[in-house]
Amino acid sequence: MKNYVIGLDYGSDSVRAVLIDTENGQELASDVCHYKRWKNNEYCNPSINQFRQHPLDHIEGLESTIKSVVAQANVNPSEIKSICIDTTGSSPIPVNAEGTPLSLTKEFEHNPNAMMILWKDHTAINEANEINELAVSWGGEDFTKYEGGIYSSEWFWAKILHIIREDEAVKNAAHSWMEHCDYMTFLLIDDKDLATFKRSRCAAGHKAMWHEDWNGLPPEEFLTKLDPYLAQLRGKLYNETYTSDLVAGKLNQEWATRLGLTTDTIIAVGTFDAHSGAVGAKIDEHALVRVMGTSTCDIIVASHEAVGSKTVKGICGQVDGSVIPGYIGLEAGQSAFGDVLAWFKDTLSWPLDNLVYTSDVLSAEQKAQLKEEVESNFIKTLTEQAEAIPLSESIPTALDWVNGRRTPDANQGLKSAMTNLSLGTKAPHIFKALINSICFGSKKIVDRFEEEGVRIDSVIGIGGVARKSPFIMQTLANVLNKPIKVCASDQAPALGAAIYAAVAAGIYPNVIEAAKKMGSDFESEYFPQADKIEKYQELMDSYSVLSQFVESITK
Ligand SMILES: Nc1ncnc2c1ncn2[C@@H]1O[C@H](COP(=O)(O)OP(=O)(O)O)[C@@H](O)[C@H]1O
Ligand SMILES: O=C(CO)[C@@H](O)[C@@H](O)COP(=O)(O)O
Repeated sequence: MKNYVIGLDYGSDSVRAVLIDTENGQELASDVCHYKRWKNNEYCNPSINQFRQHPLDHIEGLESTIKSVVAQANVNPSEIKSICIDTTGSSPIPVNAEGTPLSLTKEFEHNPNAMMILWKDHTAINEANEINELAVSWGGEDFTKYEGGIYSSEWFWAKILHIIREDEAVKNAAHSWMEHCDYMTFLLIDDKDLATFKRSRCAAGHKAMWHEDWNGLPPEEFLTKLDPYLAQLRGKLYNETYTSDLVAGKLNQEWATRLGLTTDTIIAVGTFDAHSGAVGAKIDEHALVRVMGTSTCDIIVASHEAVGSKTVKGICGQVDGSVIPGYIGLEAGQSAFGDVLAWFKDTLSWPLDNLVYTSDVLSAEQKAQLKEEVESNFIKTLTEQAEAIPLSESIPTALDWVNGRRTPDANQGLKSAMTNLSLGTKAPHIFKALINSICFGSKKIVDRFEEEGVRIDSVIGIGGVARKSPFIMQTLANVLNKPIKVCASDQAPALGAAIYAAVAAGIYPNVIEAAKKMGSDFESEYFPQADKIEKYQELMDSYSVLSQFVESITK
């Protein structure tokens, strides 16, 4: 009898499932599903940084990817021992007393406020500021202290506060709120009691100010000063939280039937993508795992002895067990990484979208062909031409803050800027400047960890950009002046989720042992190029000057 597990990873644009052999971590099958409504830009308004996702996108993706991997691998359903789900976060969803998202009910089916508020939605900037002001002025404990000392508009309480102020109907109908990783887990399990449901430690600790020091979530006394609704909500949330090596429940009959699995399948407690990604990449003490995709998440694990009572300023948090149970997981990151380049590509695509693809000169078939060719060569050609520009040539200085700054020192109100443009500046120069900016933003994070006494001996890259762009990885190695190993797995977060699933099913005694056997190897390593380090340091100095200036003029 074989033991297989499934890891399900919800990213910003798509969900991926992997079916893994627990004996050696071999991937027997994988599948991806892009969110249909999201792809059509439904329920979003980028001009005000509103990014909402309909839970139907997630449910359809769950069903199609899991069914696909089970069919591809052609294994006996009883051999699929467990499933673990990771998602983005903080991505909260308002739910009714049954734990059903409001947007799955008729009244709210098209209301973006009743949907999942994606991590990169920054509509709650004012509410985050309010939380920060109260945290230091209310006369009690500063509950932001284990979340870097600054609460972000990307996180749980700020988002809820924003929605309930904006939408009375959602406020009245929402019995509770769930992180995306918790909701997807709750959907699958048999025990439907929201009050006892095992919520994710990772989500609660990094995004909802949950901490053992104050026995759970911030107290009602604090929350009521923000809004009495939050104090009431607290009573319907949770006190205890659970790490992802633990069992949340067993697969319920409805989903066992829909997926073709058995009700003996164990469902592990949910987690965030970056944290499971670090496990998939076999994170170790003093290693920094960077998940480089749309955004970045930078994950470190440290022992309790190493961290002691230290709180690291300006990061996204330090939480006991958020990556490996028994260790403190530290998280930082950039709100936009690949997204900076995606923004530039979109901007450059304006004449194509508005003049070329709409023109009558080309037939529908020619347009489709052209579109396909442009899509597959766009970033590739820009990258080749940017790489060919010598470092001695003048290029712009850019900031990576097109979606604000997540860390160090969250400030989602910051915007990007660019200097040093001339008539000689062409698209590849700007592209190179943007690549520099995302690498300089990364260096600021590494510097902050080191300034705060967190040792980083090695860097591991995972995610789309790490595997697809050798130029970005080489630039990053030069900027950080550290070697960077790239994880071989295409699906490190899903693999990490599969590792948690294997521990929850009792196949391995703990996450470290399971990761040793099942974790990904490395496929390449980038080393700093000695002749380029100094020049990148000079460019980094210009980045620092520009960032200080922009920050000083941002209200
Ligand atoms: N060759 C490339 N060079 C630079 N950026 C890329 C390249 N390919 C993809 N990207 C960027 O990677 C991001 C997607 O990363 P990925 O890890 O696949 O997804 P996600 O962040 O949703 O998990 C997008 O922002 C895209 O612009
Ligand atoms: O912030 C977190 C985790 O804390 C991520 O979920 C968020 O950056 C989303 O990452 P991806 O876009 O899926 O790479």
